[in-house]
Amino acid sequence: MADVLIVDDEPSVCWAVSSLAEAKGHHAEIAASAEEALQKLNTFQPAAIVLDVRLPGKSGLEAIEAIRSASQNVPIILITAFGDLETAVAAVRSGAFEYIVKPFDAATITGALERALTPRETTIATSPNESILPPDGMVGKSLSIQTVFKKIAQAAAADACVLIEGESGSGKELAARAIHQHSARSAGPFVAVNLASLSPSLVESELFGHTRGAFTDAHDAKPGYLQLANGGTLFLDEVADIPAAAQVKLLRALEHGEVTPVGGGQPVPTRFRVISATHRHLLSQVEEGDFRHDLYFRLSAFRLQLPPLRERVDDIPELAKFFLSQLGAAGQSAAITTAALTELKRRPWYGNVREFRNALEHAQIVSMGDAIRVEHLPAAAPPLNTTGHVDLAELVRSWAQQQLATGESIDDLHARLLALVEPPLLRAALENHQGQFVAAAKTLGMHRTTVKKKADEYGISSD
Ligand SMILES: Nc1ncnc2c1ncn2[C@@H]1O[C@H](COP(=O)(O)OP(=O)(O)OP(=O)(O)O)[C@@H](O)[C@H]1O
Repeated sequence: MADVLIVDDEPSVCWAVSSLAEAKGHHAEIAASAEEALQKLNTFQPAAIVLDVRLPGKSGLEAIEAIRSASQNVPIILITAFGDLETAVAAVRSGAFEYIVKPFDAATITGALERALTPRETTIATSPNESILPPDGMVGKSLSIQTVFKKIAQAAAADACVLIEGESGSGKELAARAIHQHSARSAGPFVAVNLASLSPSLVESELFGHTRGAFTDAHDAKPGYLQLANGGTLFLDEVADIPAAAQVKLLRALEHGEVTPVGGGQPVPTRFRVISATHRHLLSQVEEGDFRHDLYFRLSAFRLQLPPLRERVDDIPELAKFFLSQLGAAGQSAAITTAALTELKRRPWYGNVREFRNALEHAQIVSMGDAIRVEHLPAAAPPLNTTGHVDLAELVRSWAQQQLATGESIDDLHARLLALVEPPLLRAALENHQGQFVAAAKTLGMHRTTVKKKADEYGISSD
C-alpha cells in the first residue's frame, strides 16, 4: 500500500483517481490547488503525486518544481486537458514522470500510478527552468496527434537517432523540425536532405563531401551534408532510398563521429544527430536485404509513427481553421460552409495534410472571396500504395464512401459496384482468350452461360 496525493480542482477527477488508487489498495489524499498541495506536503509524504496542469492560482507546471522539492522528488503524473505540443514539451521538460491527456480511461491512470509506485532507476527529466518554446505550426487535438506530440517532446529531450514513419504528406518533416527546434541542438543547423531526389552517382559526394580532383567535375573541395549538420540535426528524408555503399559510410560516420570525404583526405570530426523519415516499411527492406540491419537499428533507436489524416478526423476542423487563416486576405480568415467541412471530414486524404492544404488553397481561389462550398473543392486524389500503384481496395472504399455521402437513399450499392467492375473484368478475360467464352469463363471461375448472359447485358461482344 502507498500514499498518493491528487491535486485537481475538479471533484469528479479527484473522486475517479482516488477510487482507482484505493481499488489497488493505496491511500489517496486530495488538494484542490497547488497552494493547498504544498501545505499538505508539510505533514503528508506521498509516494506519488497526480497533478493537474490547470489549477486555480498557480498552474501545475508553475508549481511542479516547488511540489517536487516539498515531496522529496516523488514521481509526479501530470494531467492536462491541453494536448498540444507546447504542453507536451513543457511536461517532459518539467521532469514529470508521466503526462496524461484528459479525458483518460481507468487503465491509463492506474497503469501510470502503478509504474510511478514501482521503484525505478531513471526517468526522462531535463532542466525544469527553460521557457516554453514558440509554436511550431503543428496543429491537431486528436488523441493520436497528442501521442505524437508527446513522443516529439520525449525525442527532443534525448539525443538518440529518430526514425519517423508515416504516409507521404503526414507531417514527417514538420515533426523532425519540431524535434530539432525543441532539442538541445536547436542553436545548431537543421540540414534536410531528400535521398530520393539525389542522383545515385552523386549521393556519396553530396552526403560526405569531396576533395578537390576527387572526380572529373570536382574543381574544388566541397563539404557534404553531414559536415554541414555539425552541431545540429541531419534530416534524412526518404532514407529507404540510400544506396548500399552510402549506407556503410553513414554507419561508419555515426559510429566514429567523423566523415571521410570522397577522394580520401583526412577524416573530419563531425557531430550531429540523425532524424530519418520514410513512407515505406523499412524493416521489410531490411528483411529483403535492401537495407543494412545494423544501420536500421542505429537509425531507429527512437521510433515515431505519424498517423494518416483519415485516422484523425478530429483534427480536420482545426487544420481547416489553421490553413484558412493562412490563406485568407491579411488579417481575415477565409470562410467555409458546414457542408464543405463535412465533406473535408469524409474524404480519405491519401495525400494527407499536404493534399488537404492544397485542396483548401484550390477551393479558396475558386470561391473568389465567398465562403468555400463543396463544389469549390477539387476531386479527391486516388489512393497510392507504397510502390506508387493504385490500391484497388482503397479505391473501392473511397468510391463507396462517395456514393453514400450523396445523401440519397441507396439500396443497390453492390449492384452499382458490379456494374462498374464487371464489364472491364469480362472484357479483359475475353481479350486474353481471343473472345472464347468457354476459356474466359474457366479463367473467371464462372459458368459459360452466365458469362455469355452478362456480356450480352453489358453489350460486350466476343470479337
Ligand atoms: N499537424 C500539422 N499541422 C499543420 N501543418 C501540417 C501538419 N502536418 C503536416 N502539415 C503540413 O503538410 C505539409 C506536408 O508535411 P511534411 O512535408 O512534413 O510531410 P511529410 O510526411 O514529410 O511528406 P513526404 O513524405 O512527402 O516528404 C507541409 O506543408 C506541412 O507544413
